[in-house]
Amino acid sequence: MTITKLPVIDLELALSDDAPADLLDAARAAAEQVGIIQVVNHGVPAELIDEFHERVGRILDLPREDKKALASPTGHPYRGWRQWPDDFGRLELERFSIGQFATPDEAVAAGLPEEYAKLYEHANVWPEDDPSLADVARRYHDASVGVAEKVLALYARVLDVPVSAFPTAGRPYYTSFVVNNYPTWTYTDNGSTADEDKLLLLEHADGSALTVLHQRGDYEGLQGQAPDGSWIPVPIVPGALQVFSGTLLTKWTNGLLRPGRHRVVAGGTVTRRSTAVFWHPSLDTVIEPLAPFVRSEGTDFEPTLLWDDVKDNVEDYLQVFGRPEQVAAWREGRPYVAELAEAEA
Ligand SMILES: O=C(O)CCC(=O)C(=O)O
Ligand SMILES: [Fe+2]
Repeated sequence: MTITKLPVIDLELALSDDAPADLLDAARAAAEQVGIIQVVNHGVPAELIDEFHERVGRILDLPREDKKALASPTGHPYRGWRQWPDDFGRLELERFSIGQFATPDEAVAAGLPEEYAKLYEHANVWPEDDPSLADVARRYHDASVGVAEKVLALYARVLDVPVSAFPTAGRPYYTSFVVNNYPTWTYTDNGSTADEDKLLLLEHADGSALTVLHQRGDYEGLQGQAPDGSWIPVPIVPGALQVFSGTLLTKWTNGLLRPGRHRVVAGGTVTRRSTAVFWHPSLDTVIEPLAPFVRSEGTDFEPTLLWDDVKDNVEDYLQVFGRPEQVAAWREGRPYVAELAEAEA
């Protein structure tokens, strides 16, 4: 089965005793060839998805001046509101990022070993006029994690390995959580209308095991890469969530499951919005190809401790993408708000 269009998988049916063979075949083919599926009947109530997006959307729709108060007070790139401009100062993407735990104490209480809890020293940022947004975000996050667990069970099923082969049980998962807001963006630098000339988010694969993504908007902005390198749209299917395989899952399966490469192209007449929950096993997990996937030929993947990949993520990020002013803000522990060419963006 060669994938030319992503399957929409009824997750409850696919995990049931009556799962039709063609549904399981479609899930397996998409996981092996593309690394992206869409799922319905995933267990996240539509009302919860809407409530979270309406409330987080309200703050993202505020005037820029008001949103400045939602930037991380200490310049942390993965907390609160942040905009990033392209090289011409035009807004490409804005994000609202939420740390998994509010404080180191909360992380330890949830079972995180003390040595990892410092990841949560930088506070989350919530709007003063909607303090309970934190609770809604928590419920949406936890429901998304439930989807990741189900998709892992589905992949274990189609690969004919017990789900217990994946070391996720018993300890707190590591996640990150971001809301992406893409401006309507009509200009191109050379008059070209090619997708390559209007990318708002460049091609990449996530570093997660699985990423659960909700998207809303009025055009097909998200694309996934087919095995031949071409790009296939990931359409907005009402009620569906998207699930990307990340590079961690590829390593676990010794390369059998492809990491879902994806990108976002500009278009549409309203702001495109997406929310991603990046799901990983616990930080003390050594990530290496799992026994059922390593045959006599062995593996080229080196084992790594997840913590070693995560512990310097702010410094690593700033080294590659940080603007000088942003790096200075982080060093001095103050908020950073990017300069934009257009005042009202
Ligand atoms: O906005 C999207 O649909 C994709 C977002 C994404 O790839 C990411 O946040 O890693
Ligand atoms: Fe991504």
